[in-house]
Amino acid sequence: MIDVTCSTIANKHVDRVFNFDKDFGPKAQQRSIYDQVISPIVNEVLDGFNCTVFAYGQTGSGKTYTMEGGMRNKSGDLTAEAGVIPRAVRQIFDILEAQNANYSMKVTFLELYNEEITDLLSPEDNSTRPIEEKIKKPVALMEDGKGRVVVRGLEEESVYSVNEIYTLLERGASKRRTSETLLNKRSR
Ligand SMILES: Nc1ncnc2c1ncn2[C@@H]1O[C@H](COP(=O)(O)OP(=O)(O)OP(=O)(O)O)[C@@H](O)[C@H]1O
Repeated sequence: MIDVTCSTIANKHVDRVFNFDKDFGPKAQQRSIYDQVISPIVNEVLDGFNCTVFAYGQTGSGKTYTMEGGMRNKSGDLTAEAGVIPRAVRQIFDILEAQNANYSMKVTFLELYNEEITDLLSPEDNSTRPIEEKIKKPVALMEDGKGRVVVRGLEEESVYSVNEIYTLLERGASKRRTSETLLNKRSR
């Protein structure tokens, strides 16, 4: 556990202490962050708990790199740069396969930007229908009556392998409105 103390914020004297469970230096590798922080959370998911991993920070601070990184190389293996998402996907499949478990898996992928939700897996409408007909109803964020937050109308894709998820992630990432991903930069 580390403590960070801020004594002044915007020229005002404050004494605020923020606690962190762990910290990593600038040379920390994707793998060590994953093994120490994320892997235990993924194990909890497979034990039936609801878990969330999110990155928070100012623009350009490395959220996308940490979460996505390089997804995979040509042979489908994780690279040293692979971030949280591809590693988590791999861990989930490895464990389910090792258990010979019967499972079904669905993936959703959305972007919340300027208070607007975009479904990153919605199929492209390449038809010649008029644009007014093509405009989809916005996806809505709501509570389900049990206090859980749901996003109604999101495209759900069934997946059966790690590579299928990577393909969906690549498809969805290319539709994001926020900064380009490493993946796109590299594929140029
Ligand atoms: N740990 C790291 N090692 C090497 N390069 C990094 C690292 N973290 C970030 N970068 C590089 O810094 C740049 C900005 O990072 P990134 O796009 O992940 O930031 P971001 O927080 O997602 O930004 P935004 O909020 O604008 O989307 C990218 O070119 C990324 O490759």
